[in-house]
Amino acid sequence: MENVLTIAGSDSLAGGGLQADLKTFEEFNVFGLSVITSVANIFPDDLKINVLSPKLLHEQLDSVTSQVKIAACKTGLLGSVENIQLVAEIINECQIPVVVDPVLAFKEGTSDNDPDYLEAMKNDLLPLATITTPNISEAEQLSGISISSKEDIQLAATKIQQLGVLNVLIKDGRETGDDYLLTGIEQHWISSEKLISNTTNGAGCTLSAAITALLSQNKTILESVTIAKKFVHDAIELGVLIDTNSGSVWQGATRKKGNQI
Ligand SMILES: Nc1ncnc2c1ncn2[C@@H]1O[C@H](COP(=O)(O)OP(=O)(O)O)[C@@H](O)[C@H]1O
Ligand SMILES: Cc1ncc(COP(=O)(O)O)c(C=O)c1O
Repeated sequence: MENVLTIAGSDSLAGGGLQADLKTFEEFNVFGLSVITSVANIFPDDLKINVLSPKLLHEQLDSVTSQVKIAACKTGLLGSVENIQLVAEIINECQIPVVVDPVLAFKEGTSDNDPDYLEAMKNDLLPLATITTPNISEAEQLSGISISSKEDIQLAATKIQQLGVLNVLIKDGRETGDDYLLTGIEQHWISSEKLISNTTNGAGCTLSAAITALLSQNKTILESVTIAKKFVHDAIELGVLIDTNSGSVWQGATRKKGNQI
């Protein structure tokens, strides 16, 4: 069984964050490990993020990488420029697939990104990624392009690719059902029916975690994204409501529906 690592923040509501990643890894029959970067606490009208120190982050990374052979890894919320740089340093030493979910824009509210954080994400981490998975707002920030059409999405993906990451997945499923994948020079629209649903917290984390698990099992980028998208679709469909307006995806949905992964 492959060992797969998430380096991400904690979401105590377990919609997104490393809790979503670990639940996803379990469904894909890989052994999930986690390194925690921050603690996010979500309230109906507020989002509080407490970032762990680089020292604590380093200790966890050291513990994992010195003892376990990791087959693939994903990054989520990293929380500070120092944490991005430290993660980049460690990842640079490992020759494994790396999925970077940039986590610059939350559905639950904005995490106030300072420009240095964005620059570190662009310059230090993205060039080391096998694939990155921005949502529309994150794609706008990374590419500098304001997106209002499918052509804008394609252009933004090319700009992000120019930062040094070969494979770019821009998620537009919330609006259209369709995500755009640029792999080298090939492009694909990965489509699914758009769900009218409030149970979408954690959809992005779950998608990138599923891609990570599949890459660890030697699936191609296109196969991984296609399978992961179906998995997330099920997870939104059978998600759990927290209140009348919002809720979380449920990673057990594909299993419950009896669908094949
Ligand atoms: N309402 C929806 N119907 C169908 N798919 C969706 C819906 N909302 C999100 N998705 C899909 O879930 C995945 C995560 O997208 P999204 O929720 O936009 O990311 P993020 O959590 O990073 O903001 C993507 O594959 C996207 O297409
Ligand atoms: C720690 C953490 N990371 C990432 C996310 C992003 O979640 P999503 O998959 O909805 O984009 C969240 C959202 O709750 C979070 O708390």
